[in-house]
Amino acid sequence: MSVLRTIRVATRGSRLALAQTEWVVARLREAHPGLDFQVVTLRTAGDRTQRAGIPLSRVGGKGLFTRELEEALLDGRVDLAVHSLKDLPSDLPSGLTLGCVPPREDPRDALLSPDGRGLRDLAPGTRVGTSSLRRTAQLRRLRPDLELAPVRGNVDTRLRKLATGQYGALVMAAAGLHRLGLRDRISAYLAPEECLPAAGQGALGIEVRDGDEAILALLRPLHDPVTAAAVRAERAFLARLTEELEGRGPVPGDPAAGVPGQAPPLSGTCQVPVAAHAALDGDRLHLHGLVALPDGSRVVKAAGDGPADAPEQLGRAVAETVLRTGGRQMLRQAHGLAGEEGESP
Ligand SMILES: NCc1[nH]cc(CCC(=O)O)c1CC(=O)O
Repeated sequence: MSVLRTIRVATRGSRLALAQTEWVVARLREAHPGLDFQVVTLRTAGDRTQRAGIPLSRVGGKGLFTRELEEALLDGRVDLAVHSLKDLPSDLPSGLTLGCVPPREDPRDALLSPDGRGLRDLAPGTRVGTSSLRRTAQLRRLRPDLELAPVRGNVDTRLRKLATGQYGALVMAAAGLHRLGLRDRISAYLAPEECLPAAGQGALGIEVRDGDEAILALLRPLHDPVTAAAVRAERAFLARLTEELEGRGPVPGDPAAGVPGQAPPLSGTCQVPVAAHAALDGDRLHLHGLVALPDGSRVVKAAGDGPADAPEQLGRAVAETVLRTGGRQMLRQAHGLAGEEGESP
């Protein structure tokens, strides 16, 4: 690369987002010692509502943590945006693309409890803080005797709420804790069979302008094809379910289908627990997918495997199985419930 200019990298301002972005920028500086990288911190709608204390599961709307970064990309104010991949909706705005997917951190959810207990050892009635319907729905089935309560705020805020006894335990993404050097706070890891992670959990997504070849070339050394194959399958699963939720039919082979900004306000998977996790075994990709009702009263799971070089096909096939075996009906039901509760943004 001989572009002698400053590359601007957009991020949210949370401690985790900054740590993730610093990691990316350090790799970029290593790979391109002659270039200048500048971190640009932007505030997203998700950061504003966190302050207002609205439970995340009630905020709704896609791209809560990503839209302002995408606008900066489209305006040319920044050249790339670093996201937690799971916060990035499966249908990106036109003009933007996923430029690279770096190696994944631990995709599992983690349990934190002051005395180091695992999920099975928590006392009945323990108040467990989780920030997602996906975790709540799955934990309800494993331990119906626990009190599951929403918890808001960044990682430090949540840890303080645990330390002060507002919660008896927390469940959050292991990846965030690992990246913040807080690995020692984790009491137990939840196996994907117990609590299937969110699509893309533990992975970063670096979003760029479609066709910005200079930037795409810069990112190539950071790309991890194994992670990319797994998260493409997970996101294709999510994309197919999102289409269903939005009343769109399947769009074969086009995971980027969708019209940004035109989704009905109750759509999106914020209100519907959806989980997906894929892993590579040799040259085969294995995918597990799940849809649940928010109260955990029903869960539909499916699994499949396919060639690693066709992840979208696998994701859509597993989604079709979920839809066919009860998932379609559940999405409609959960969608209706969200509407009754007035969960629109
Ligand atoms: N906005 C929630 C969010 N987005 C990314 C992470 C952690 C990192 C990851 O899952 O990759 C978290 C916190 C959590 O789920 O506990």
